[in-house]
Amino acid sequence: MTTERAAHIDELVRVAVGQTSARDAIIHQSWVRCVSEHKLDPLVLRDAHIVTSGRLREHRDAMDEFLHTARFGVEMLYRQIAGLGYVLLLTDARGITVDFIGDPTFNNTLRRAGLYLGADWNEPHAGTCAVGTCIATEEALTVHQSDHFDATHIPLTCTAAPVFDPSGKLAAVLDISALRSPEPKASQFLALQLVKSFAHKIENANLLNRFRQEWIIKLSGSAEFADVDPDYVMAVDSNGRIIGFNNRARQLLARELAKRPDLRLRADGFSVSDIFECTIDDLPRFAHSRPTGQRTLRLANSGATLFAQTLPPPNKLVAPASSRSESALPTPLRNLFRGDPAMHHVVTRAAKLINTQMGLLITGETGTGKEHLTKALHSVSARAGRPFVAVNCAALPESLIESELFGHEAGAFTGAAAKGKKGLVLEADGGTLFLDEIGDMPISSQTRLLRVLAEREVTPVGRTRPVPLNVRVIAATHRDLVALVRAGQFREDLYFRLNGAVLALPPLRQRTDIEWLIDQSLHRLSTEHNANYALTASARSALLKYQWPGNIRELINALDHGCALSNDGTIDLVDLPDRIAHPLGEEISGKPVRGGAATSRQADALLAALRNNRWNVSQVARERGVDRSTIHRQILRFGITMPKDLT
Ligand SMILES: Nc1ncnc2c1ncn2[C@@H]1O[C@H](COP(=O)(O)OP(=O)(O)OP(=O)(O)O)[C@@H](O)[C@H]1O
Repeated sequence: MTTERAAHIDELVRVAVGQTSARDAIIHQSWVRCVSEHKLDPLVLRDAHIVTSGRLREHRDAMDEFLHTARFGVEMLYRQIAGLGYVLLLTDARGITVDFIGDPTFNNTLRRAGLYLGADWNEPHAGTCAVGTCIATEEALTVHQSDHFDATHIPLTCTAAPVFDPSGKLAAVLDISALRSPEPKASQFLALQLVKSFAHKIENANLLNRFRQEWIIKLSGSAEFADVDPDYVMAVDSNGRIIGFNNRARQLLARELAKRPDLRLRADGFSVSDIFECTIDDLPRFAHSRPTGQRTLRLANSGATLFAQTLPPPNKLVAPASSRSESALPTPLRNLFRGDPAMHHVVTRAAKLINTQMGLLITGETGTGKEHLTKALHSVSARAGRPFVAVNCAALPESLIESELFGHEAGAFTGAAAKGKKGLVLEADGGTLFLDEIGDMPISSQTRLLRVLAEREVTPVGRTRPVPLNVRVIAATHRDLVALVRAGQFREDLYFRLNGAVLALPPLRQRTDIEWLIDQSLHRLSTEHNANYALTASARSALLKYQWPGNIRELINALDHGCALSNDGTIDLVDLPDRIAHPLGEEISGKPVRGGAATSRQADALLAALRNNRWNVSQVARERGVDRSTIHRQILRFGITMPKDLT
C-alpha cells in the first residue's frame, strides 16, 4: 500500500473514533456516516460497481422523459468542460449513472474508476463521493482527491449538484469528475459554480416540460434576467394553485410560508394569491410582450418585489377546446392529440384495453407515434412502476434474435455471454413489452414467441425448466400483416393472438390537429433550448401544406432544423429544410411518376433531396427522420432512377 493511502486510512480511523479533522464539515460528517451508518471499513478498498445492462435499462426507463429533457443541458455542459479533462455523469436519485459523456479514448481507465454508464455511486456503497454525499445531504459539493472515503478513489476530483423534481424531491445528480487535478481544492471552485448552474437549468427545463399545459411564472430579482435566466420558476394550474416549482422557488416559498403557519396546514396546497399580491386572473399582465419594468410582482408576506414573466398554457393560444371525453383521459394520453377524431378513437379505445390481456396491435406509417403511444399507455396502466422494454425486431440480427429475446444460459452456444443473458422478454417481466416492427420477425422466432405468449412462460436457450412470465405485449408494424400472412411470411396464429384489437394511427398529413402538434413541439423545443421560438406566417403555412412522409418524427426534425437556423428565435421559410420550404423542387427527370398532384409533389421533393445529398439515401433518410428502407420504397414507388442504375 502506498504511503498516501496508508496516511489516508489513518486519518479516516481517527475520525471514526471521534477525533476532529481539518476537512470541510460536509466531508467530515460523511466520513462519520460511512463508518457509523453504512458500516464501511476504512481498511477495505472497493472496486467501482457497475450494474448490469438490464438493471441500467430499468433505471433509465424509469426516468426516460427526464433524461430526454436533460440531454441538451448535459451536452452543453460537457462541451464547456471536455477540453479540461472532465467527464460528465448524470445519476438517478439512487446514485446509478444513467447518462455519461466522456472521451472514449480513455474508456477502460474511466470504467475502472467508476466514471462510466451504470456505475453505482451511492454513499452506502461507494463511501464519501460527490454523487453519494450529494444524495445524502441534497447539497452541491466537491469531493476532492483524499476527501473520498475509499482510498481507491483518491486520484479523482468530483463535483456534483442535486437536481430536484417539480415537487421538491431529488430527481438526479449532475456530476463532473476528472482523473487528475491540481492539489488545492480551490482549483475546483469554478467547476462547482458551473455544475450548480447547469443543475438549475436542467431543473427548469424539466419543470417547463412537465407543466407544458399550465401557467408558468418566472421570477428574478433583476429586470434584465427575469426573461432569460430566471431564479424562480413555478407552475400554476387553472385554479391558481401552485403545483410545481424549481428548488430556488421551493426555498422562496418555504421562507414566505414560514411566516404563515396557517397555510402549511392546508391539504390542498396554496394558491398564487397566498404568496403574491395577485390572483390567477392577473397572470396575463406579466406576459413577455409588456416592458419588464411594468412586470413587478410583490410577495404578499415579506413585501419583497420581484420581476416576473408569465407563460400561458399553449392550448390557451392555439388549441381548439378539448371535448369532454378527451378531458376525461389521463394526462399522458390527452397530451397525444387535440381534437383529431382518428386519434381520439384510437386513444380512448387503447385506454380501455390497456389493463386487459387482449392483444394490441398498433399500425401506422413510420414516425406516426406507435412507440410514443405505447409508452404513454404503459405510464397510465397498472404496470406503470414496472419495466417498459421496447424491442425493434427489424434491428436485431436474425442469428441473435432468439437469444436477445428469450435469453440463454452461460455457455449455451458458441458466442454465448459468459454469465448468460436474461433476455428482453424476461426483462419486461411485470411490465410492458413493446415489439416494434413485428412483421420483420423471422418465422422461427415467431413460433417461439407464440409459445411464450400462449404458455406465459419462457425457457432461455440451454435451460430445461421454463420461467413463469407476466408481461403485457403490445406489437406494432408499418407493414401489411395480412399480406405477410397470405405470403406465408407471418404465422396466422400469431397474427390472431397479437391483433385482439388493432389501433391504426393516422398519418400526420390526415391529422386535423397538426397545427396544435406544431405549436406543442415548438413549445417543447423552446423549453429544451431555453429560448422562445416562433414561426413566421410563411413558415407555418409551408409546414401545414407539406405531406410529411416521415410523419411526426419528420415534423420534429424539421422544427429542430428551423430552430438551429433561426435568427433570434424567429423561424422563417428559409430556415426550414428545402423539401418543405420549396415542395415543388426541381423538374423531375428519369422515369415518369405515377399518381396525382400530391404524389407528384412528394416525388419532386424526394428527387430534390436526393440531388442535394448527392444521391446518398442514408443522408436523406436521416434528414427526414425516416428509415432508409422508407426512402428506398419511395424511390421505387415514384419510379425515380438513381444514377448508379443508369447504364
Ligand atoms: N402525439 C405525439 N406528440 C408529440 N410527439 C410525438 C407524438 N407521437 C410521436 N411523437 C414523437 O415522434 C417521434 C416518432 O415517434 P415514434 O418513435 O413513437 O414513432 P413510430 O411510429 O414508433 O416510428 P417507427 O415506425 O419508425 O418505429 C418521436 O420523437 C416521438 O417522441
